[in-house]
Amino acid sequence: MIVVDDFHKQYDQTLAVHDLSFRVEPGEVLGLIGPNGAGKTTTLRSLAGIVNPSRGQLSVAGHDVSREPIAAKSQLAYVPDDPPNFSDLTVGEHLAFTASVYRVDDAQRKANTLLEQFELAAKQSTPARSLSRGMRQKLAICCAYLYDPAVLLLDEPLTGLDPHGIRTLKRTIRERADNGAAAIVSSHLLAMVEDVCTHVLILDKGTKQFCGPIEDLYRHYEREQQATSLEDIFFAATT
Ligand SMILES: Nc1ncnc2c1ncn2[C@@H]1O[C@H](COP(=O)(O)OP(=O)(O)OP(=O)(O)O)[C@@H](O)[C@H]1O
Repeated sequence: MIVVDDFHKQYDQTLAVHDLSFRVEPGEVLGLIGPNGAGKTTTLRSLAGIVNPSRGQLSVAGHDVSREPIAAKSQLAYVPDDPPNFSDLTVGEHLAFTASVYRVDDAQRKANTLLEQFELAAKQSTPARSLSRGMRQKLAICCAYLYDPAVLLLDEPLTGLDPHGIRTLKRTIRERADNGAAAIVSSHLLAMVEDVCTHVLILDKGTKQFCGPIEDLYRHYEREQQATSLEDIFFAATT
């Protein structure tokens, strides 16, 4: 489960996120949407323990990210929008390294299954520097999935993926949530949010505009603003 309580992040002169609280329960996929600069990546990076909050508590699978960073990080996978790979390590070595860090049982079988799913099996021995942008994205997702994290934090995960990769990613996010993971998916692709997410959080200028089940989002904005599509709701909710 993910809990964010009274989270603020100030970078020098910029208040990136203001007074943000929400929860994501196991089985839920939260779509994090908002204009450029709304504070989405800041929120994900803070949950991943990369950015220190200026105020508030963030916890992952029962572990406070600031006070118990190792316990929290062992339960989460964060895939940034431009995942850094180790350019000299091959695809297979990335998975072997991840498996050793997270002490994954039966790692070779799991890695092979993931590489098949994401059409990377033929690239086992290819160094990351020779992969395409989309292949590097797929590799980062395979590494994230390898240790079956309780919490998935995905920032613009469809970037660079081909239609097969997009379909596989959408299906596997839903499957992992059905198996008890809590996920946050940040994206500007509203159709993907509609396809995958059970809940939506709309941020605008660092402030929460809405957070709740997607059905409630539609009901609320249709009643209040006559907005019926997620695109119309996005424009009604953000300025
Ligand atoms: N390291 C940093 N130092 C200073 N300001 C930052 C830093 N990172 C982000 N910001 C600022 O914080 C605000 C929120 O940025 P953030 O990257 O979280 O937005 P975002 O919603 O992910 O945007 P996008 O959709 O463009 O990826 C922006 O005003 C940004 O300029």
